[in-house]
Amino acid sequence: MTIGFVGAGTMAGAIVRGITGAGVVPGGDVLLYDVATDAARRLADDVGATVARSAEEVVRGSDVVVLAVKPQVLPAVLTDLAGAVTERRPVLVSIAAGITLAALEEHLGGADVPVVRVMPNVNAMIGAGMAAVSGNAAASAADVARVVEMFDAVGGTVEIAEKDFATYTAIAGSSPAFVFTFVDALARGAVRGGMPKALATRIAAQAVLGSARMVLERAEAGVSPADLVDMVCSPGGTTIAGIVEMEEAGFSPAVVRGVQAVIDRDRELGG
Ligand SMILES: NC(=O)C1=CN([C@@H]2O[C@H](COP(=O)(O)OP(=O)(O)OC[C@H]3O[C@@H](n4cnc5c(N)ncnc54)[C@H](OP(=O)(O)O)[C@@H]3O)[C@@H](O)[C@H]2O)C=CC1
Ligand SMILES: O=C(O)[C@@H]1CCC=N1
Repeated sequence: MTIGFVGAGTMAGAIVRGITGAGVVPGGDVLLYDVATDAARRLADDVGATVARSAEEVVRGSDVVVLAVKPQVLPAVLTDLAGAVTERRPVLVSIAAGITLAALEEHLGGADVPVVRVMPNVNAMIGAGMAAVSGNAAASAADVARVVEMFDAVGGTVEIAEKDFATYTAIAGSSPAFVFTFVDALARGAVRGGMPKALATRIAAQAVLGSARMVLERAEAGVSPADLVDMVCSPGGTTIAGIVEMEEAGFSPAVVRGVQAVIDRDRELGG
């Protein structure tokens, strides 16, 4: 199986390194094209992949083609590739925010080809990603399974209804940036308290990692995140003082509004 990438930036780099590192395909079976030729060359050299001269060459030489360009350029890229896609019929994978399966099919001129929409996240870079997957009517169970195998190699996957993609993007595609912001804010608080930033960042990140594991592991016993908050808040103690201050500043509503803003922007990008 040859896997091609159109766009060789942040996400393509994470996926290519993950799938070659996990042995889904050897680097020699990966074909890359990017208008930024240096980006494609660096990534190809890292994993032993081949740089194609055009996106069309990627399509003609690949069984699976991952479209890893920004949503704003994807429609034009697809329109240019429609002829080659119709002839070669690879499994097309789009990781672009906002662009629906129906829009992808339309940009391909209505071609009846297998298309799988995926929303990965940046944590794929360290094999800890979380990707949503949804196939169009032309994608067989085997096509979708192939794509799931690729993204499982860089973390986990979940098959969801396409209508939930915008929401998923908020809580798993974009949310790493929210969490990074939270860790940075915790560390700034520690700096204010007199601790060096690098040490504080390491401590805060470890606390977030452990807390995420608590949520996942205790959920199996029916314990919710709110129950866990109560577990930490000693009556008259330090944590409840911090929680009250943060909620007065609008912490939870700010997060809910952030999630809604992602959902709205995702729908805007989809036109
Ligand atoms: N970053 C993230 O955390 C996530 C991103 N995504 C999605 O992944 C996609 C890629 O994002 P990301 O990797 O961050 O973006 P990057 O900008 O890092 O990578 C995109 C690459 O595509 C290149 N490019 C632009 N136009 C073309 C073209 N016509 N043909 C080939 N290559 C082209 C860009 O070059 P140049 O810079 O010169 O324009 C760039 O090198 C987006 O659609 C985004 O929605 C999904 C989930 C998470
Ligand atoms: O910010 C973005 O649009 C992309 C999609 C999800 C994460 N990054």
